[in-house]
Amino acid sequence: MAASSQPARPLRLGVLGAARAVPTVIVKPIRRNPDLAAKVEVVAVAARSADKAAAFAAEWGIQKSYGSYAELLADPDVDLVYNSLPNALHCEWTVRALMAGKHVLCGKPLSSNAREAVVMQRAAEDAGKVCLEAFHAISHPVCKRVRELIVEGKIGTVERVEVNYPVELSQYDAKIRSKMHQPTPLADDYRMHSEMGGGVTMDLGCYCVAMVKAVTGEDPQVVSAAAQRWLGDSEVDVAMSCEMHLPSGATAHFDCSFVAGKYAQPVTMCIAGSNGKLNVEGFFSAHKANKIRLEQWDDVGVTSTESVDDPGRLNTQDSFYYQLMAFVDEVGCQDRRPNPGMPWGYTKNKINTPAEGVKNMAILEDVYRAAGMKPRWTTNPPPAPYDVIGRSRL
Ligand SMILES: NC(=O)C1=CN([C@@H]2O[C@H](COP(=O)(O)OP(=O)(O)OC[C@H]3O[C@@H](n4cnc5c(N)ncnc54)[C@H](OP(=O)(O)O)[C@@H]3O)[C@@H](O)[C@H]2O)C=CC1
Ligand SMILES: O=C1OC[C@@H](O)[C@H](O)[C@H]1O
Repeated sequence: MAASSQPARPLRLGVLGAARAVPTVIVKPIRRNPDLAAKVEVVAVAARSADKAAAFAAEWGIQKSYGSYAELLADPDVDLVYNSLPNALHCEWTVRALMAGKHVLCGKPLSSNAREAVVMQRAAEDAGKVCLEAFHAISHPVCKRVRELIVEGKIGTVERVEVNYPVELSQYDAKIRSKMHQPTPLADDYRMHSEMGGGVTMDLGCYCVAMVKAVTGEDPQVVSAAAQRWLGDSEVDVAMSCEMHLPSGATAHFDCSFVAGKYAQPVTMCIAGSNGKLNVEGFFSAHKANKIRLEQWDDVGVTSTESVDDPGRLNTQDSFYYQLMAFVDEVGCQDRRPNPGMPWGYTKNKINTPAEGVKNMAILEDVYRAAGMKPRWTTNPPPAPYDVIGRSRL
């Protein structure tokens, strides 16, 4: 009999951190989509305080809560982990989770720096477990469609990619995050602390790099960058502007900001080619509205627009839904393999694997260096043997 493509029961997911993003990234997509709920359920949450974890579990209907991350990892009834901790804790707790035999979906960016990403890749391979970087936006069909149009040659040869991700961080709690939390004062947000892996390049620039890679299929090289630093921590960038070069000869640019002001616009992406141009709107809320505008500069000149995946009021399949679907499907593929461990490859995910994460982190390091800043350093090394690379300590 052919092996079923569905797991017998839903995979059981535990969340590290009662973080503001968890309802949006994990709980609601599962609750709103029965096809996803048939594959994965949230069974546990861990926070540094048992009271906070219990309150979070009660509010979101999660069975178990733990007052430490280690306790959740020791739970044999947890198959998968979502790491929603600050960037500086991604490496340590993702490695610990992999060592505990869990598959991990890790918040983006994958780590504080490329060296950490290397050991995360190694830990995933040693454990024979999936480890994915949670770039939700590039999981959505809108991103895949843009790539398809480029591959089909609709704009000719890609010459220039521009991404703009401007937000006003001080308004996030009111606008975006879970209503259960008190607004976090800006200075308390981990994003504003360099030792926590903070900075806008880490938080939003990483998406811009991932988007450039996803639509072009190329690895950008940093040419120059300019940062606006935060007065409260001079190693935290609140705005970054970066010029890049692609191996094909095309160029790319991104701007990202935490201080875009009250009228911050949604993310935009523009790809210009030898024979046309693509303008993409709605990358980050594509289920509500998305628009790909294609201009072709042939003899006649054609302009067309399309929306992908039926955006609208009743569409519950947002980028977080697609991200989780890809994660559990990948876990299903790995678990069905007769010999997990080296050598193995990702079958469903090609763009948010640890190998890509290593490259992503190297690019982010280069952005900081080009802007005259320090790449994020390791403050929380993972346990042995993953605390060293070769002969040097992380
Ligand atoms: N905010 C958003 O809209 C989105 C965020 N994300 C991703 O989700 C992740 C979390 O972001 P967000 O929810 O906004 O962040 P939060 O600040 O709300 O959550 C971070 C969590 O980290 C834990 N933590 C452990 N140690 C520390 C420490 N020293 N300082 C601060 N926090 C600590 C806290 O857990 P504890 O509960 O144990 O106290 C807290 O819940 C990031 O990877 C982000 O990229 C993804 C998509 C959307
Ligand atoms: O998707 C996101 O939106 C807002 C950011 O600050 C957050 O970290 C990110 O992952």
